[in-house]
Amino acid sequence: MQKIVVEGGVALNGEVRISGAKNAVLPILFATLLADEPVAISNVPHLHDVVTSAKLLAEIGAGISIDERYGITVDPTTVHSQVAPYELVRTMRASVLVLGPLLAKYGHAEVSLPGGCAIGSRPVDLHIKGLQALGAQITVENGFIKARASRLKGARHVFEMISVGATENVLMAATLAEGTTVLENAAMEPEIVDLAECLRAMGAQIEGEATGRIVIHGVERLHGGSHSVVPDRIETGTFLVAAAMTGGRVTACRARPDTMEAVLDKLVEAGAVIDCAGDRITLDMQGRRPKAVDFTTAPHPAFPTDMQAQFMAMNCIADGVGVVTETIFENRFMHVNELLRLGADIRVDGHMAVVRGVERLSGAPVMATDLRASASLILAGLVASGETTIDRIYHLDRGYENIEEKLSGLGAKIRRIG
Ligand SMILES: CC(=O)N[C@H]1[C@@H](OP(=O)(O)OP(=O)(O)OC[C@H]2O[C@@H](n3ccc(=O)[nH]c3=O)[C@H](O)[C@@H]2O)O[C@H](CO)[C@@H](O)[C@@H]1O
Ligand SMILES: C=C(OP(=O)(O)O)C(=O)O
Repeated sequence: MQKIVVEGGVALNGEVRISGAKNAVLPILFATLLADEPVAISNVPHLHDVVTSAKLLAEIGAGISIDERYGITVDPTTVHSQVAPYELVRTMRASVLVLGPLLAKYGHAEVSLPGGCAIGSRPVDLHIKGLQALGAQITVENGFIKARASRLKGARHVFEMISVGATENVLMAATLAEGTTVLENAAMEPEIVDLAECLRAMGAQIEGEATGRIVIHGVERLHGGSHSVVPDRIETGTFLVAAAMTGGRVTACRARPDTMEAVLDKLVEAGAVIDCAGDRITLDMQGRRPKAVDFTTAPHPAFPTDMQAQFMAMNCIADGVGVVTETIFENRFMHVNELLRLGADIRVDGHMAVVRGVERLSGAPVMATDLRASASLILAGLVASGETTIDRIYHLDRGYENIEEKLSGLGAKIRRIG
């Protein structure tokens, strides 16, 4: 099994090009199923989850073509199955996002229940309730969500709590419903906005996607189109934290500063000098040690759960004590035990972790437990003395494109072995 070896102690310096966002491209790939002509997606990151999505689309009959720049064109006209099997859904939770598009387009769909994962239980009841509000008949049996509707009907639906995935599934389904749908208490993550932009390029009529109240006027059909995926705010944040932790100066190019204000504010609070110019974000730590920051994860525009582990790593070597509160997932502190192995001082109490910054971490073998936990261990390795070897890095390949090449380009001593 492959591992990543990091040798700590180098201040990162230089420019890094940000890839398209994993959490935007996956729903967008499934949204192409709604069209009745091919849809071309560009700025697609090379990620394991993208490969899994393409496999799922191919499995149900969609045509997939990939150009030399990794742009993906999906031809949905050849789809012949409306069943998403367990083997594919199991490896990638985002597969549940085929439910809304298949149901809206074909009037029926069967999608395996995704189940939980390392970071929490991750139910789909809000997806189901939202689709039921549009008139779908849904049963859950033999581990599958089975949905039917002759044609979905627009309705007003209030989500009980904010859910990114449920908002995406119901938004996609509503584009082909009869009449108008109003989604209240909807998620407003930049990835939702990007999905709405792609759907509009296919002819959907959507308003308010950045406001928490989305209005969708259903249309008879969606046509082909093209869309470029929004830059990955979590990848951007991860590189900026790497610069902050190592006391370096890094420019993230082809980024979207307007999608990550809460993260940039916390980096400034940690003592970074940040300059945003167009699609470039430069973080200059001027050799300083970061100051510890308190933060609470919550839906956008608040601090994102997908940056919690990376900021926890920063607090581990920061000056002072930082209190981290995780409100989205009940088990997203799995990196704590591994950070402790590197010499961190962290005390977990329920949803809170109190991190007391130490002067130095020391390298050790550690194990990645999930995607962002893997990133936090690399970050910790960048500032630990000696070598840190990170095992189970397949999690990392789900969500970061060429992370070791990109970090090496900034001067980090990092390599993949095995
Ligand atoms: C609001 C939020 O930050 N969502 C994050 C969540 O999206 P993802 O779409 O995976 O999860 P949701 O946004 O749906 O989950 C938000 C919360 O709602 C609960 N829930 C969700 C669906 C449902 O049917 N029933 C239910 O109870 C979840 O358990 C969770 O506590 O994980 C992604 C991957 O880390 C992140 O990119 C998203 O930013
Ligand atoms: C946990 C994540 O993704 P997923 O929802 O695909 O597991 C993530 O992007 O941090």
